[in-house]
Amino acid sequence: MLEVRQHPARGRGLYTTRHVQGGEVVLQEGPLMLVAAHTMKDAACAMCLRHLAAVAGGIQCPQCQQASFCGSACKQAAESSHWVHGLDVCRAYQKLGAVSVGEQQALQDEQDLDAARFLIHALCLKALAVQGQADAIQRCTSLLSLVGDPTEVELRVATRLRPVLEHALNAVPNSVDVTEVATLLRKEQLNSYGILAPPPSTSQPSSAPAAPALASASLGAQGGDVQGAGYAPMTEEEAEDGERRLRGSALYVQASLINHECNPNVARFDAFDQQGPTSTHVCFKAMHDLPPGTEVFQSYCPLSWDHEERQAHCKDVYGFACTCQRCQMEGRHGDRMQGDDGSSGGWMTDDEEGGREAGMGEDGEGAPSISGVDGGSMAVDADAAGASEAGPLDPTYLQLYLLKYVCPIPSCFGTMAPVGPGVSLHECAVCGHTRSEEQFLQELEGPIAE
Ligand SMILES: C[S@@+](CC[C@H](N)C(=O)[O-])C[C@H]1O[C@@H](n2cnc3c(N)ncnc32)[C@H](O)[C@@H]1O
Repeated sequence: MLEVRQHPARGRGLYTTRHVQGGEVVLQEGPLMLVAAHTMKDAACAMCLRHLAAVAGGIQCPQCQQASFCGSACKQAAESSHWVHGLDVCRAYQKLGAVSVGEQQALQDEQDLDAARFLIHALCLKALAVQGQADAIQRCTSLLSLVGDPTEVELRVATRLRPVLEHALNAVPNSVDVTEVATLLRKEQLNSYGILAPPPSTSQPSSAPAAPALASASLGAQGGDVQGAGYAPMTEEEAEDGERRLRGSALYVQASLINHECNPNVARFDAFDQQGPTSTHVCFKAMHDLPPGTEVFQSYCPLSWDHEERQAHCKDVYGFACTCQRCQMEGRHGDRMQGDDGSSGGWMTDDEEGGREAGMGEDGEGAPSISGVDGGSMAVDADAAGASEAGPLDPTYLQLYLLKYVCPIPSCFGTMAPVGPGVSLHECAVCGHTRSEEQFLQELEGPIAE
């Protein structure tokens, strides 16, 4: 269904090889690496990231006391996949747990601790690959195939973390290669997904839809149902405010090839709190029909973010300036107006500050081609929006797109996609809220009529 192609500006990307129906799963794959966040060491399984409130009783590692498991099967699996929680990782975790964190220390904050945890796994994986272990060789090769060359930032962090890693891994001083560590950090930054913890109100998340996060890795890369590549990790304070925290980060090989657009055409779903062998798999569903040869895009940040926030995020976290059709449109017309409740409104042109809603093109042309607003089908006509290389989006098209694909639940802002091919019921990839076509059309009458 998908093939890898090279784009002159975006690098590798995934493209459809046939017509894909809205709601079809375009990609589903198991993880290359999962790492539980340090703050979640007692709350998320170190093997599968399952939230321990979802199981009868978690098992804490009696040796390091820095990792927990959702059951004996995961504990054994982690111990026998040595790079997950073998003896070396366990000892390294134990030593890391004893290192104090603070301004003047090598470990400045929780993000450093998460980065150190990721690096312990990656360096142990490399050591196993050097010893010739087949699975480790394959995973190492995949890890190194991910995009990402270190910048000054990662080199500084790597220099700071080096003594901590050497202490944790029982390595001689200056034996850990700073450039190699910085490269691993950059690859994680650009490619990992932050996996959200279940909502605080529902600490019984056995069947709760998991958070799609592509995002934000330990360094603040992705998160949410947006590619890992994404959200900054939440602070304790934000978590207390009822926001969902990150339980950990995840790397997926093929999913890491999906580029960003601010009006994506696939949404990421995960199911970390469900039972079964595929609970750690990530799943991307087409949000609408995709003709053959279409590049598959996810969003590296929530669709509700404004133009400036999205631009800053793409630049600061991923190192590129987004030139997608939505950015072109919002750069030209100004940002989408937002209600106090975060609901989407119309657009303000730059010279319309404080002024009217600008729903249609100035000359009335370029009206959105959204089948369904009149005709009853919820499908936004993707062709009407054109390929990413086409000009700016029509403002009304974008307004309808956001109304349709941003979850209407206050403060969720997840992405909606059809539950399955040919199904008009849409489901939020973050909170699981569902909305029928009829409900959408009813909701649409309000803002459109105003
Ligand atoms: C998760 S990777 C995506 C796959 C990547 N293109 C590759 O070749 O492996 C993220 C990186 O892809 C590139 N990228 C993704 N979306 C882009 C976009 N809309 N414009 C320019 N570069 C983009 C950036 O370099 C970003 O750091």
